[in-house]
Amino acid sequence: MAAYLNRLHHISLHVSRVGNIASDLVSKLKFDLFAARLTDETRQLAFRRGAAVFVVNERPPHGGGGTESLPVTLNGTIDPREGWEAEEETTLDGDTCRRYLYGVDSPPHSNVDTVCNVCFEVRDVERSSRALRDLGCVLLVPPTVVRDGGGEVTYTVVRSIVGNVCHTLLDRSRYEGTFLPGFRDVAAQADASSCPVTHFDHITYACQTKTTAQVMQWYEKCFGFQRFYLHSDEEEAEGYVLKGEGIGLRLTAMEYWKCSKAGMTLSFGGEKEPDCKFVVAESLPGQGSNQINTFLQQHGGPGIQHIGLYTNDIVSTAQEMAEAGVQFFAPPPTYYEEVGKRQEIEAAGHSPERLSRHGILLDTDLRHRAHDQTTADADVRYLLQVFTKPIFAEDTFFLELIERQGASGFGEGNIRALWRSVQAYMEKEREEKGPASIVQRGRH
Ligand SMILES: O=C(O)C(=O)Cc1ccc(O)cc1
Ligand SMILES: [Fe+2]
Repeated sequence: MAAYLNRLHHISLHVSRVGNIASDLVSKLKFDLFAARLTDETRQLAFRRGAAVFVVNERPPHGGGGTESLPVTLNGTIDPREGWEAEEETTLDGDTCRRYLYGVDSPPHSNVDTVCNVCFEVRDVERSSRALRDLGCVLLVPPTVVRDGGGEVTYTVVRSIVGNVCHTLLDRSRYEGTFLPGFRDVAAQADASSCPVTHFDHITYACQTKTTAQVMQWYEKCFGFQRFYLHSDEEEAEGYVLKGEGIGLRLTAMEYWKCSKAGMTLSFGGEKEPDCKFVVAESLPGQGSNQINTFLQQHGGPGIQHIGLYTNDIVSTAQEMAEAGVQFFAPPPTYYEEVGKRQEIEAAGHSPERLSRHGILLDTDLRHRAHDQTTADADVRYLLQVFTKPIFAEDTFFLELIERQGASGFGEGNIRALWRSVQAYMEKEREEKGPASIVQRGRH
């Protein structure tokens, strides 16, 4: 393995206008804006909820600076930090300053809004960068040091094998500021939400058919990722395959090298931070328009299709977000009436009516039922999920809320229900607005 990852640091988005997504993240999705870097050329804003951090980077219109002003509330709260020096950036081999700190100037497929950088903390940036280069990886930014009054951070950016995805690897062990050098603190909002989202649970890539094996090998070789079995029916070579009744999907998952868990960062309320898994999703051959193929087409290639946000209480989170205007997919109403579903939901201590109000799906993990006595309530392990509609103008990236009660993979019932809701949504859009409309439609 080339690079030893300590933890996931943040995920970044590249968008044409930071204002839309910034206000959605704050007012609808209950993230807090906590750091910002505003220059003549670009705007970078950092938002967090628990350990989940998003950085939104604004793409300047064809090389010029942005003209649109930020929502006033964001502008007004940036703390000027008396005496805080401006950032200073030097690459270890003497390169120039770049527009986006900790990212790349023009990620491939840069004409659509996209989520394209998963940034990790590593122990040794130079060594990791050298080892990745020796493996033939494309380094988009050589090891670079950024300093301000809070100390210094070294980073490098490597291109992933998946579409437009990049990984920034950084070492912030010599930095004492809130976020990263170059970012200023933004004062906390008084009416901060108590939304119980705690961390990123998983990141799902949409990939081309028959490319999963290559993707898995790349992550294993470069970062020591290991296979994670999503389901008891999963075959090693095949992954978790769902087919029939209109679905044709292959899912394969991985997680970072186990030793990273023994380590270093205890930043999650003093406890070891839970891992974020990576899921590779591809369409089975011969499929028509579906969730994966639509992503590939509208995104302009493979990339991050969705991110699962972990919450301790999905019902209250979905309720708060729905009230704030987040649109969730709802399964067909018959879902909650299917044979055994009501009993399954009630056995897990939930109310079918409350779950159906927000389109929350529940899947029980039957694997452990018969023999596992290790949990207090040994026989019910389940997970709850709900999916937002796409958050950009295209039918590409969406978010998911997930609450796990002992179940670590994904449930077939939930995936099928999601697939059917998305299929119905895409068909309805096509009927209402004609085939070209999905691409041209404005944001929600
Ligand atoms: O179920 C989940 O949350 C997953 O992440 C699996 C998945 C991946 C891709 C899809 O298009 C649908 C489901
Ligand atoms: Fe997911």
